[in-house]
Amino acid sequence: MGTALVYDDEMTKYKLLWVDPVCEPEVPERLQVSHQALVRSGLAGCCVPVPVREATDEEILLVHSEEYLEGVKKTPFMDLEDLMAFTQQYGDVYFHPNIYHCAKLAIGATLQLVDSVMTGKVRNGMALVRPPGHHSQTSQANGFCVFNNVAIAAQYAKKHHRAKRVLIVDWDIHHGQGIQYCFEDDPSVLYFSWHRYEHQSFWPNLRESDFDSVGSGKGAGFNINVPWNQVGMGNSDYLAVFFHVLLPVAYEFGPDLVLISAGFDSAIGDPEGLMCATPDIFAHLTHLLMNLAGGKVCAVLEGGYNLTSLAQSVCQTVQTLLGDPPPHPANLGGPCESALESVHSARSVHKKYWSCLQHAAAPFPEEPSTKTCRPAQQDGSQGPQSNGGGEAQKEAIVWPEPLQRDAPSVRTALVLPDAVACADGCERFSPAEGPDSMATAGLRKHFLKESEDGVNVKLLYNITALVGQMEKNEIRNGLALVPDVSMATTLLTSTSLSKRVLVVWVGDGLVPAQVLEDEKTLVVHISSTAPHEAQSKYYVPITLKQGCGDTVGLMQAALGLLLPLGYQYAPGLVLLVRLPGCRAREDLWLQLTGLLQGLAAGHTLVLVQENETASVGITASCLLGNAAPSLGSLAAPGPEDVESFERLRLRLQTDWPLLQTTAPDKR
Ligand SMILES: CC(O)(O)NCCCCN
Ligand SMILES: [Zn+2]
Repeated sequence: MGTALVYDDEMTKYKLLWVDPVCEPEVPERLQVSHQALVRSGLAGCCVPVPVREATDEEILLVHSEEYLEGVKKTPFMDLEDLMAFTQQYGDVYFHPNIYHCAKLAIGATLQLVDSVMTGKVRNGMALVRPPGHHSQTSQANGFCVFNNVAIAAQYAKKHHRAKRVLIVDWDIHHGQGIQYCFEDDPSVLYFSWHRYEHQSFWPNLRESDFDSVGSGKGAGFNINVPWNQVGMGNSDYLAVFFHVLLPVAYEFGPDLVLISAGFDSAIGDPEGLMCATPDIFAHLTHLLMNLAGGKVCAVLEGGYNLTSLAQSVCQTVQTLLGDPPPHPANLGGPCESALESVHSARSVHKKYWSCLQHAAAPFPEEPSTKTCRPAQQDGSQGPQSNGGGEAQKEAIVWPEPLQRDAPSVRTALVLPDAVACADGCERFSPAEGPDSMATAGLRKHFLKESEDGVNVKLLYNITALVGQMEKNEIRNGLALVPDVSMATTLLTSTSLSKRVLVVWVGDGLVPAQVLEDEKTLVVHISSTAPHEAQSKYYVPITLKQGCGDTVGLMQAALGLLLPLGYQYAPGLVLLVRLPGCRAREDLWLQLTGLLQGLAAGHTLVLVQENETASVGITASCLLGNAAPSLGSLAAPGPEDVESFERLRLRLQTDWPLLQTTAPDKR
């Protein structure tokens, strides 16, 4: 299934007609450079083009009032003076004779995208629209927004597509208060927003943008605000919020549609956000959402005012929606202290609403850290230089161009015993030449008993050849059915050329000593008992009392422990090993397979005991990029499991700072 791209250059045909410094950044070029970048990179050509349409009055009235709509309807016939007067009644927004038309197209584009995704015409997609929407409210325009595109889309999906639970992820750097107000008491729409706040000193300066606005009445718990109280937030800060706030709750919520208020003013270089996160981070944020709701993800443009980082971020997002391999995560440090306070605050106010957070640390009295994490130019670009004239001259903020993300010619290769049929869409791996005598001797000497027949030699040779081709980016990922997953893992870690190999060892069974001792491997062992004395930072035993059959425990461990470790480790290869007798539920196994593909540029090799042929087809389909089926809403993880997770976090978070969920001096 494809990725929709909804765009029409009619939406570039309005602009600011008078002087208003606040509204200056919202220019038509924002849409032009974004679309042009998608065309020039070839990404637009890979998408399914979906035409825009005008929203109907009825659709606008899903969120807005009649009197507001009647007022906006008059703007096309207003002269400059009347337009300015009409604009005066609202904040930080401007009107234009053509903006009503464009605002209807922005809604229509968004609803076309929702239709395409909800009817299964495409898997996911992006709507490039302006004017943006998330600040507009029932009866008012605000913050460059006229109608609330994403709020209308959520109501529309509930009404026309029987969506039961809609997740809205608002990664724009401003708080989408319009969306928050719309769903304040609605438990069927979970609204998540992070936003520059600086203790209410940043626009729109609302008390209700702080983390303690959790929704009201039946909607309590379904509004999550993560305020950034300092500028300069970077990739690690964003990922920490996804791993420790958004994703655990999103998986517990179990949405059947994900809407992204995709504002890119949260990217580096943006004059509004002053953040440091680089455009490639949006590839990872998108990927981390793509296994929710069975992959039904609709990204809708909101803000983004640095034309360079906007275009790059839009491309990173669309390229991930298309299923291209993710970029290697940029050298991730740990989240800064202020970010950790925000993470801690959000987790503690929501622990009473979400069982995945029930063991989050209790709220601490709010004395914000005064230590600045990093100046806004942290990313290594020039800070403000005084030019002798006394005032600090703003140097251009620079960052590296996102790297190419080349998709290997072969996506998924399977190493299977001859008797097992290949899954469709995959390729049965058979290297050009078989093992030569040297290789055979080596394999026999180290890995096979003399008595082994030639079949296993060929099989083992094939999986090392497969990994070799993955590491040369000729093949993206693979699955191998092997007689002995322990021996195969030992062989692959010892022959892999990658500097770092992440081994995800799922099930009850010892990890081979040779793998544990290999200093280029990080082993995350998920099982019902911790078999090894865990001292090394490169061996992480995650124990589940009920074993791997405990879907909730495994999922929450994957989100809060495995993924932060994996992203921080930044491996060149991921081995996902399913031990014999592992009782991980099929849909959970697919979630793991899907999420881990965000690492190592997608170089994941799944190793399964050869008698477990049942999982070949579905695992292969997930490796081919099909979204893992939704787990539905999740119940509570076992308290003793969560206690052991938190003990593990305490032991490891100094070595792996992305595991942190609270600021150091608050523990
Ligand atoms: C869509 C948006 O969130 O980027 N609008 C920002 C408006 C800022 C006004 N000071
Ligand atoms: Zn914004």
